[in-house]
Amino acid sequence: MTVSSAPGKVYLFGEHAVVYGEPAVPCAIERRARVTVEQRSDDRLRVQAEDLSIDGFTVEYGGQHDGRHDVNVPEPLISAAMGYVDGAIEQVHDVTGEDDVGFDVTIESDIPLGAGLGSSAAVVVAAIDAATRELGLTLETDELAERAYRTEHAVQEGQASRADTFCSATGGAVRVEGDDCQPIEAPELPFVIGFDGGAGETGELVAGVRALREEYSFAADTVAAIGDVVRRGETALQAGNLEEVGRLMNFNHGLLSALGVSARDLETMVWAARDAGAYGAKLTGAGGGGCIVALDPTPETETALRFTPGCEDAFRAELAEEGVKRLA
Ligand SMILES: Nc1ncnc2c1ncn2[C@@H]1O[C@H](COP(=O)(O)OP(=O)(O)O)[C@@H](O)[C@H]1O
Ligand SMILES: C[C@@](O)(CCOP(=O)(O)O)CC(=O)O
Ligand SMILES: [Mg+2]
Repeated sequence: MTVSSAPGKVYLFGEHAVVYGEPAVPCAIERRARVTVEQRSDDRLRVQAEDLSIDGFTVEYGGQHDGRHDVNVPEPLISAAMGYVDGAIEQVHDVTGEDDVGFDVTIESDIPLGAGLGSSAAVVVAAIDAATRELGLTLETDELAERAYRTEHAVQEGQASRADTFCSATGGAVRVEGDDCQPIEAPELPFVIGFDGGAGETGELVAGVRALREEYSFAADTVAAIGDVVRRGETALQAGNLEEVGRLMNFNHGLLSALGVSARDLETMVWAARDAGAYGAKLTGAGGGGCIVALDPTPETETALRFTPGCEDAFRAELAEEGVKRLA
């Protein structure tokens, strides 16, 4: 039995634009997905996802489409989850050359699903790491991140950046631009997260931005403007100037809004955070619903979010210095 965990993340700057080669700065947070893997004596894959719904569910299959599950979970949720786990195991088969081994996989996670905190990347990174180690191979972090990226790329139908997977594998604050991925130094960042209880479909939201970009040159300019905001944001980060970082987060949010990936609850939470005195606030990840991230060293933003209609949960998030953790 082998166990690995990997963290989720927030985007300080640059989601969506990073898909088109602009830089982005995601930061790993201490909310993790933990994946336990045990090799089977046959070639089947059995996946138990404890947190995928209130009840959790189990699915066992030999091929991609003969899934059997033991509780009543909507089919699209199951196929989405199986896409990531399937893809991760495919990478494991490929990198180890052992393509006929089966696994029992158990996923436990405290990262809300589809909420912009990178649950998919965390699950994929932890699954690839645990399953390769179960077969006696420990991947270097860069190789692990690359394999996880290929999985997300395939599931999101060719529309993914390396940002989430590199950040989850490496931990800390990182900078990603195309295939150039680097850890960066960052000052202490007082993250506060607001969660509306909902989710957005990453693939669909990315496709929406792509379509806008193709239709309107000013949408393409908006994506490029996000890149400019990120570059200024990096300078502010290096200087430890949180006021400027916050202002640029606000600007970044406005541009994401223009690209159609915000939502009413996200706007309400962003404004609640700003009114409470946060340095800045923006949606994080694909959008459409899910989470916002604000910077506030005082308790004001968290308290305000708790009383904001449409906000289901508000919490602080610590930077996760460590990416993948090998637990057993
Ligand atoms: N705990 C989990 N168990 C099984 N699958 C998970 C789990 N967490 C995330 N996933 C997979 O990741 C998908 C969500 O990924 P995505 O839409 O990219 O949103 P995000 O990465 O922002 O959470 C889920 O639909 C599911 O397929
Ligand atoms: C929108 C995007 O930039 C980030 C998606 O993040 P998340 O899966 O919503 O946590 C897509 C990507 O970078 O692959
Ligand atoms: Mg994701």
